[in-house]
Amino acid sequence: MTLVAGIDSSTQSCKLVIRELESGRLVRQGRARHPEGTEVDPEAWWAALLEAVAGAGGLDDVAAISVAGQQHGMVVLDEAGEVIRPALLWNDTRSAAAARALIEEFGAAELAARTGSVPVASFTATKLRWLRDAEPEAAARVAAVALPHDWLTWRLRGYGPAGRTPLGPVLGELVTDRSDASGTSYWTPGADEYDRGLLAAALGHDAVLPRVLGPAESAGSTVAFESAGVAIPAGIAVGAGAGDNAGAALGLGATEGDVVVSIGTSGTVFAVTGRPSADETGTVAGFADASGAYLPLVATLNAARILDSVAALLGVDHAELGELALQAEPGSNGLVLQPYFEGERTPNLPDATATLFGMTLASTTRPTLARAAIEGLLCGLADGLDAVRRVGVEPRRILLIGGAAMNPAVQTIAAQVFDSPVAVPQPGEYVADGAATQAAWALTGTRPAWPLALSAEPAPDHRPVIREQYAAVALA
Ligand SMILES: Nc1ncnc2c1ncn2[C@@H]1O[C@H](COP(=O)(O)OP(=O)(O)O)[C@@H](O)[C@H]1O
Ligand SMILES: O=C(CO)[C@@H](O)[C@H](O)COP(=O)(O)O
Repeated sequence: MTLVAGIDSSTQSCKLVIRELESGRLVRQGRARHPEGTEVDPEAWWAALLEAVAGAGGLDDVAAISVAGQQHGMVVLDEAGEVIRPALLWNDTRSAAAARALIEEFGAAELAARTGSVPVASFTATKLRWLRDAEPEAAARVAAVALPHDWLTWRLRGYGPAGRTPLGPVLGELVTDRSDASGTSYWTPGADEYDRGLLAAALGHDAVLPRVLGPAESAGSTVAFESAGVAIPAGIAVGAGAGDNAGAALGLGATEGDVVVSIGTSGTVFAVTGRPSADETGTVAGFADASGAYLPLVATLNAARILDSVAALLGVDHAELGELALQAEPGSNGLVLQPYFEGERTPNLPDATATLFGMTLASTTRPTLARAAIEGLLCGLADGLDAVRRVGVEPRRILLIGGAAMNPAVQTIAAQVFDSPVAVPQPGEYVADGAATQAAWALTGTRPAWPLALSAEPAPDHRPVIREQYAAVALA
């Protein structure tokens, strides 16, 4: 039995799945938490990856592995392969002014044409520009720029700081893939090459960038070493890895007509398309996918944590939050939560805060607040669905995934908010599954066709009042 492994190094945790190559059957899995915060030492991701490997019983019998991860994070390395400063994550908004500066310098239309996207604070280039201006000494030391999955792939292959890793700081051995490269704002989808002019404009100078591998390519094989008591065996083929959303599209086997809505730390709406997109308004990011195609995507900063926060406020767990929400009527009796707890990316309001509208004695109850949290979360994503439609995506069904999609109330209310049929795949780690798919592809040269099982298809029950109320407060 040949086994392949996939990793999702996401914002809140690291998840590892080990699957049988032929059937795709889940054999075992592991997970570990990541630290809180929008600025994280990458070593914490490596430690979590090792903990997840140990929790899954090790990699001794695994033939191939690939690492998907949260997109955009800025990992800056010096000549000695040391991380210069903690990574700034996709949800760190301190580079909002840098994003505006780059747009002023180049123009939104030119940036969309050159990179597929108009950058907001999430994008790597804006973080490099922030570094250039706020920490010039650190910026001057930057010899290489990597993304979270690139850096973890490098470490897994034995590269890293001198003295602490078997193969040392060989910066030229950094690799990435098209999907994650397309979230940097210095890579051109279609041409499939880096835009070094934009990198230099952001950072202030050129630097080593990871080599971009194709969907079926292998980065090479692991060498044997041990880190924190966990063994990485020799000879495991390592796939290119991917940005987490592209990983999920691959893991789901999403095809034309499938729009994926993911409710994790971020909320994302995306689809696999044959042609690159370039939305000058900046709403839709024109990413590449992990299969050689494209992935127009809308992302919100606030998603599952909206529910974490409101559940904590109400003193209930996720299941009870859902039960409360379903006690209220669609529209939450006029209560509307605009859930910009961490600022917002779509719409681009990095300094915004959350607001509760429509509070009356009658509307302010525990059930209406629980429902308003879910409705507010989903309305932001429904706006995202409209935006991907505007770049030519025609949804036939919505595949609802991510931690919060497991909540039955989220599923029921999704069928009331979205005007397309909703299907909920079986609870699973679809990003890690996408990485395992890549591992299998790199090992055999053929993309595996593992089956996708659905766990729910809530009956369509479109209730326009929910989005009408939400749209009205956006204008308020
Ligand atoms: N049943 C549930 N209802 C609502 N939210 C949930 C539920 N289960 C998990 N979550 C939330 O989902 C989030 C984790 O989802 P996940 O997709 O793993 O995120 P990420 O990949 O961004 O780390 C957490 O914020 C967690 O509290
Ligand atoms: O910034 C984006 C997409 O552009 C986010 O989707 C990140 O990729 C983080 O994802 P999660 O940790 O929420 O899965």
